[in-house]
Amino acid sequence: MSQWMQSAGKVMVALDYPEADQAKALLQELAGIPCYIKVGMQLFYNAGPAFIEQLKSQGYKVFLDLKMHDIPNTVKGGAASITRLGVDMFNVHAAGGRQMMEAALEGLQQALAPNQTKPLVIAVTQLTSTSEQVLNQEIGIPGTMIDAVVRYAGLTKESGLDGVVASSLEVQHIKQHCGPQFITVTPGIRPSGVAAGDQSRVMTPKQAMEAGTDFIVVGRPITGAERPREALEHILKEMNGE
Ligand SMILES: O=C(O)c1cc(=O)[nH]c(=O)n1[C@@H]1O[C@H](COP(=O)(O)O)[C@@H](O)[C@H]1O
Repeated sequence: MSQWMQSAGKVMVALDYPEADQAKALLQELAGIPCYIKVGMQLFYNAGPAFIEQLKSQGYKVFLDLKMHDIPNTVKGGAASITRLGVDMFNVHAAGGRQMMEAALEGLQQALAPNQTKPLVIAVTQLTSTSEQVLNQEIGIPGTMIDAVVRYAGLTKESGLDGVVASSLEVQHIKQHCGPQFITVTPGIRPSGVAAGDQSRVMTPKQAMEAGTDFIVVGRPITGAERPREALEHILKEMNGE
């Protein structure tokens, strides 16, 4: 596989649109670049399971990002329903605790069809929009962001999940603590010259690759670009050190 194709498989394009037609137009524009596709709450709450089915029938790898955070019984049911959609990855909030994360895995196992590949389940540590100051002063968790993220990552691993969502700034610490196989998915990606917007903990695609992340999540630097395909190609070049 070419280096370019390998890099494309590490990019999760966030389809943060209100309408399925807008998302489909972007997919059309990016056709032939084998990226992972992330569907979040904005699109899913509108376009629903039918849109996920379409993506899967077209052969896309799909991360359904609904960030479940509820009592264990509810998350178990949610995980079962998501598993039946046939997605490749979904997520919960690590702040829900061990029992909740284990319940997500139970729901998954109950719903998994005989020949179905098990979806990866990951947990959000601290949102990449959260700064250390907000963590300490608003949320009231003392200490450094790295300590908080590593603690959530450890709990996620103990609960049997496959990995975490964090910022690329924390990847090396997470891998040290949880091992190299523990997956890191990192949003908060901003190529140089692109506005951070509401993201606090950001890195460029190149920095994220150097930090050793498994997947980068990229939304507005692609969806908000005048020429999205060029923006993605630029990111892939950067990832390959070109
Ligand atoms: O779970 C996520 O995907 C997620 C977690 C997180 O901590 N931060 C974060 O930005 N995300 C998602 O990643 C995407 C980032 O989008 P951009 O900031 O536009 O690149 C959005 O779809 C967010 O919902």
